[in-house]
Amino acid sequence: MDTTPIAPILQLENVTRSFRQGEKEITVLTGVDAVLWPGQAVALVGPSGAGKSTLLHITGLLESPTSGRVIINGHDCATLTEAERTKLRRKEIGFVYQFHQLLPEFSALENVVIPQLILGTSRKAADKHARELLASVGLAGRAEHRPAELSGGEQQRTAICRGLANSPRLLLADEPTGNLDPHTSEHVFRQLIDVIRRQGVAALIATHNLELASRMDRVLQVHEGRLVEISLAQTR
Ligand SMILES: Nc1ncnc2c1ncn2[C@@H]1O[C@H](COP(=O)(O)OP(=O)(O)OP(=O)(O)O)[C@@H](O)[C@H]1O
Repeated sequence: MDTTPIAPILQLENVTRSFRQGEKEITVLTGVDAVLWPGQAVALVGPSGAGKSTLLHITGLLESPTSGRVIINGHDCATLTEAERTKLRRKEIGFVYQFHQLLPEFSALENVVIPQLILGTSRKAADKHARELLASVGLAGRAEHRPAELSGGEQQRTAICRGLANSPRLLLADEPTGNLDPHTSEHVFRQLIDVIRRQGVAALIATHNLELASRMDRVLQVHEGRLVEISLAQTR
């Protein structure tokens, strides 16, 4: 039996974030604590303006917290140089956005290959991995198509593959099915959860859709600048 203890992928410790708005300083996050484990899909919910995107940006090392610690895969991000943070972000973190932001002049395959080339993977290995990822979300036959030749759901599944291209430990998603019709949203959501489980990544997924949130492993709500673990199961 493997007795290796499972290590958390993400730890947030008393994270705060304030913004200056004119003369005023507003504090959006007042003390966020959270731990995410491998293979967990965690919903991030809360009303508009609560601070979900701010928290995703901080967790994705796109901005710094005002105070507190962000620890990814055991690395305390405040102790890293800018170059080390960039490397950690590219290697360990994948992003999926509401508007997929695929490169329009490249095929679905190339969109999934490019992040791997940036990290130094050979073209051949990157191609193979991209084709496997696309096949895993039912897009084997669409690999050579450009985004404009794909449906909204196909584009979003391509974006999920791009987010997973470098086999990140942590996947951050901001309303990943937000711009899709209900049927397509359901299909993309299932593929997303399936691929998270299979790849053993930890995923933090901001959503306004409480039905989808209730089907994830955990639900974290931003409430008065902190994260509260809630259960949506009874309301289903
Ligand atoms: N760069 C910034 N400068 C000043 N204020 C900001 C900045 N970024 C975010 N805010 C403020 O922080 C608050 C939280 O914004 P955020 O986008 O994180 O909310 P959200 O929960 O993601 O909302 P939504 O669900 O509408 O996307 C808002 O009041 C917003 O105006």
